[in-house]
Amino acid sequence: MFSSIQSAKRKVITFGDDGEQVSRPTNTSTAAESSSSSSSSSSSVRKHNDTQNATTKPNGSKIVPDKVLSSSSSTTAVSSISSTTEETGQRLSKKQKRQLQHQQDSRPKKLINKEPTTEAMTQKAKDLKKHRNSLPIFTARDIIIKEVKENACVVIVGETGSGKTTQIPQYLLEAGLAAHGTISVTQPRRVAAINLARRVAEEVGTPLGQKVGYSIRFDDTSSKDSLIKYMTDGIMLRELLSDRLLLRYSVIILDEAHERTLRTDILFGMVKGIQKQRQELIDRGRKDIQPLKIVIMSATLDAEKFSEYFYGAKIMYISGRQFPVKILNTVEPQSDYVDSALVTAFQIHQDEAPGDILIFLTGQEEIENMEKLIEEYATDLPPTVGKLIPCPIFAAQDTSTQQKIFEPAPHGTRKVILATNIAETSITIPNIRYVIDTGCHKSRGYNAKIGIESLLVEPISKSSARQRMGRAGREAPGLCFRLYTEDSFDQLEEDAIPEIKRCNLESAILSLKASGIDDVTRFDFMDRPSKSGLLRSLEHLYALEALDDEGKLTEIGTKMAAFPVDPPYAKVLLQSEKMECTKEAIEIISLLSVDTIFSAPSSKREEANEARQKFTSLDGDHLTLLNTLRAYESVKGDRDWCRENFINSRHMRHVLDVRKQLIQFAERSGMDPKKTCGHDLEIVLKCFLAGFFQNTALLQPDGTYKSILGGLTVSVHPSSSLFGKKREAIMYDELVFTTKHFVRGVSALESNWLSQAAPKYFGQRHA
Ligand SMILES: Nc1ncnc2c1ncn2[C@@H]1O[C@H](COP(=O)(O)OP(=O)(O)OP(=O)(O)O)[C@@H](O)[C@H]1O
Repeated sequence: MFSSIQSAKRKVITFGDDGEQVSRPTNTSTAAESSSSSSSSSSSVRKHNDTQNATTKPNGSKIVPDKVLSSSSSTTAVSSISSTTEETGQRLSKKQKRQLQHQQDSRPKKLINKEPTTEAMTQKAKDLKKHRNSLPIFTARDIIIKEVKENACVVIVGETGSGKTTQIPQYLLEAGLAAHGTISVTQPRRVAAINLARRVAEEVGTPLGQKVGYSIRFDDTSSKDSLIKYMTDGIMLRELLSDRLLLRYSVIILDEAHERTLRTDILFGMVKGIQKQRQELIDRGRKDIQPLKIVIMSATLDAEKFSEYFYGAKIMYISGRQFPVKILNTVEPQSDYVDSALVTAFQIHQDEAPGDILIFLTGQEEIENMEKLIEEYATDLPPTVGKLIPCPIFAAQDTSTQQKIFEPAPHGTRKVILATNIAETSITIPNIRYVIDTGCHKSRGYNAKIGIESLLVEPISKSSARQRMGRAGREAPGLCFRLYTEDSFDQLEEDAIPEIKRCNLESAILSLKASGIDDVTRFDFMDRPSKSGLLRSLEHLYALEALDDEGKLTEIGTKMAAFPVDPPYAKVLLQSEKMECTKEAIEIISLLSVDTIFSAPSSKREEANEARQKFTSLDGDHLTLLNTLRAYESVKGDRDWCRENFINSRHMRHVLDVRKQLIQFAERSGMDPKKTCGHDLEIVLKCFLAGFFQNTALLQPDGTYKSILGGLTVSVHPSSSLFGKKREAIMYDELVFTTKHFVRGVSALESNWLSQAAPKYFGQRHA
């Protein structure tokens, strides 16, 4: 940590600009990046946009709107903004700066504001309307409506910030396409679903939850009256269980399709099939059924491939971004991107015009370390420079913590958002003018042969880089600092490998089976998963008793599919009813829903370890977590106690939230969430074994552990309470390859428990 600070103090990162070296913060260049920006610009994104427009022109069979947007409207938008750039740039007078700060102060302090006055509302409505009409997509409004009305499937490719996600659902609503059902817009991430719904509700002019709502796991603000509903892809898959033909929807918009998440890929095949089924029923004279429209959207996708998959769907290209973003690549490759990101953030803070910063990092630990580094280093800033306030966001946070990134920074300060790729697509974070792209992300992989997941830091794709850049130009012109060279950008893959080809498929298969697709091998996948991946997942579901000998969904499987957790956890919850430990099972699953409930700052690691001893169970992590929760509740979550005991109170609150949701879910499923095994906690471990019997390893004579599945030598992660301890058998929550095969969330077992927990599985293996 220290070396980073030291280097942050002395280092300057040099960024190149069209071959010319520019040491930020000289900020001398004026060329702006955007398909609609000045012709002098020639960076990679500009080149990309130009190339895209030139090479993706329609072939005879596909339609491109006769009007490819970008021309007059976006040029107008960009030129009017150029003057804004001047106003907010370095040439600001003191008075202008004061005015600007005042404007920033007057931004809403909270996401949910007090009721505005009628006059203010009218003005706000006017401003929003003006904003809507200034978006590049506005000039394509009529043709978009026409194409969607005339075609069953439409693929829309439009630049980041052109207005796809907020505007297209509204255009379709205005055109009457919600007359026979809701317009749904799926998103891969819940933070995007929430904030898009908030924004669009504001634009439509009704409170959230009325005409416009959202639905994410454990939180549904939509109502029967909602005409536009933003939802995660997972929720849409869950809705399929109770509405096989998705009859409540008239249009399904699959947004950010380029991300190719496992769930979105399953949805592609499902909605395609549903559209066909609905049409067949209509053709047979069913008057109560309406056709389903499908719209596929993204800023960066292989439109031809999607069109082919969706029966030769119409393709529309919408070019033009509202504001230009200038890209600056480093001149030299950076050996330590975290250090470089830190240096760049402080360079921007000290030398650039007002505006918040968004840094893309790879994971929670890296983000939390960066947060501390920024806090520490910021104390050395000269008094004339305002504060730099770090603001983390990653998937394991609770929803309300994630919303903090949307709150304005206090007067005279600058916010620096530290995000994983959760902030990469769809969202508009107010006041972001600077993006720092480390060029890396954590990518989940799955080795089906040995059933092992890996989580490795890898280079992003070009698509991701463009999406990241797009976060900077949403409210004003922006700058994107790429911490890699232009050559490195050129060498990136165009798109990431679809998750379906590299992830564990169990929950996807369970969803398919529960939606009535028995033979998953014949499902209409856009990209087929590997045979070995499918087989391994089917085998595991069979071992979990979710499938019968013929591969059909069992009663247990049907119940498991309804639980909002992955199949092994769902099995634990079902088993807990029989073993009378539902309370403890729910608590431990909630505790495992965050990365860790402990905080261990590197400077106080020994103290933190000592504090943790108080809660440590000899049986391992599951019961250690439970002990910690009990202790936390006995002091009613006292923050000082948390600090003294190195407990992350933010994560603890998230755990309580998940517990509450799981209790409600269990109640709705007819279970008794209060059933407890009292002090006989061995029962809880046996219960977990019912879901995790494949995640087990046996101690070897040489003192190492060998996994029962795949026979791999595995190491207990240093964060585990069983680190360095020898037990005859262990069960673990996850096995991840990073530098070696580590197991995390580890508890001790007696080896004879194994055959009791899964007689089918162990009986077969030892036969
Ligand atoms: N929550 C918000 N607050 C303020 N402005 C917003 C908000 N959401 C959207 N906007 C404005 O509307 C513009 C269009 O946003 P929209 O999400 O529709 O674009 P998009 O084309 O879907 O982009 P992307 O491909 O990045 O998702 C943004 O650039 C921004 O100016």
